[in-house]
Amino acid sequence: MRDMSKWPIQLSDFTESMDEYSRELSKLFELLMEVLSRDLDLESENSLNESVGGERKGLHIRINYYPPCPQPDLVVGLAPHSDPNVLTILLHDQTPGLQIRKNGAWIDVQCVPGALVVNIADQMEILSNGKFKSIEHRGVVHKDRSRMSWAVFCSPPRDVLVSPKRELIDEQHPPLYQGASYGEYLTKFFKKGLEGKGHIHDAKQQDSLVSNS
Ligand SMILES: O=C(O)CCC(=O)C(=O)O
Ligand SMILES: [Fe+2]
Repeated sequence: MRDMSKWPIQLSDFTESMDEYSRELSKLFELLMEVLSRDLDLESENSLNESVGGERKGLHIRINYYPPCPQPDLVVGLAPHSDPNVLTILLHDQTPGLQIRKNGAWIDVQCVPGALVVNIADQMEILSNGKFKSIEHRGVVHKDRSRMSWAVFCSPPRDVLVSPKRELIDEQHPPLYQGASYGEYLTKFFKKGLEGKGHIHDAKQQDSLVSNS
């Protein structure tokens, strides 16, 4: 689902570029989902694509602009969070600012010209029953340079129920997450706002929290 009808006709070059970019990212997303399906040993390589609505999947872009700030330590650029969707494909300029949290420490994501950054997001953690973990990340500001990032969120449609893939569940591997429609998950996400990995934590089955919190 790439609804180009909402884009401005006055900025036709921009709209055309976005149309082409989103078409290419849609293909890349499908390919990544095939690779991840194989990695999970799912029966079909279309398995994950089917779980997120196939052709009905959504691509939404957020363009972030971080102005320079002389006292970057006193400012929150974008608060720590994991993304609520399935995968996020991100392009950023040459000013550092994206950080991921690994073992409690914040690590800079390198700016490699022409490279895309792919983040695992919450619905992928749920579908894979925790085998892939969504990544907590934040945006920090730079003391004398501005920064831009273009984040494309690949998502199921709101009516699609997302729960751990049945093939990954057996007696040794009970479902760790409750199923919910993506719409329900998103409503809770926006109600509470950005809060680290709090949302995916709330989606965990209560009895799995003792061993998997
Ligand atoms: O600016 C960045 O690199 C991160 C953007 C981001 O995490 C988001 O828009 O959700
Ligand atoms: Fe994000």
